[in-house]
Amino acid sequence: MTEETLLELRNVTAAYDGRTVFENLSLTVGRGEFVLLHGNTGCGKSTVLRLLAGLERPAAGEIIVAGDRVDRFNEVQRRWLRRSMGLMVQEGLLLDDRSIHDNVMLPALAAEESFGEARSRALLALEKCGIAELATQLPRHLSAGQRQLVNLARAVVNRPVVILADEPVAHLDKSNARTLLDLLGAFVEAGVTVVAASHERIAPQGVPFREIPLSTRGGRV
Ligand SMILES: Nc1ncnc2c1ncn2[C@@H]1O[C@H](COP(=O)(O)OP(=O)(O)OP(=O)(O)O)[C@@H](O)[C@H]1O
Repeated sequence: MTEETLLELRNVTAAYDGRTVFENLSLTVGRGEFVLLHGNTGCGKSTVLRLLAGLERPAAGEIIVAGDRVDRFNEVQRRWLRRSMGLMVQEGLLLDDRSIHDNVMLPALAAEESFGEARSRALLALEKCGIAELATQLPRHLSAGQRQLVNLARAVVNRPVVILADEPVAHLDKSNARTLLDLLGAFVEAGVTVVAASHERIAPQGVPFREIPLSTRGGRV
């Protein structure tokens, strides 16, 4: 790979309660790359994203982010790591009694930004995701596609270096899926690294991307 490696799994085994999900998986993601992880349900795509975000520790192997062995990070370092990454989770939970603007502000407030800074960052994130007009709405008034755009706005509010998107287009119709993928592509063009996991093969248009097929056998990708 010619570009600088930003994210790496080296001979990683992942397991929950002693049950192995995958073994000996190695993969690299270059800075500014758009990578699509795909594979059957249960093969461990979300687990890869959670390992990269420091939300899980591997049973064996190394997780390296920007040259650091993050699998060895302590809790304070992990918190810092999570703030440098925008995580778009499946069924991203929005607080139902708070406006969209408030929901998008939350990760900025959690990152100890001032109220004013969190407020303006949230507005900017909503604008970047093309949904500024939804700011005052409540989550229950949104369509599935709009909710995913809000999840993306929430993932980018802290200006992450990396976006980890878990099933970003699941349950979306073609047009909404295209909008979401185009936005992820725009973040890549702005220099952000994107790793998206999907059980179906999805293809962004107009930006280079790389597919990484995952299987429980692991191996080098
Ligand atoms: N917190 C957990 N505790 C125990 N088992 C888990 C946990 N999270 C995931 N698993 C199991 O680990 C395996 C891999 O899960 P993971 O969610 O990473 O797969 P996936 O490929 O993302 O699946 P999907 O496409 O359904 O999202 C599955 O068998 C799942 O049941």
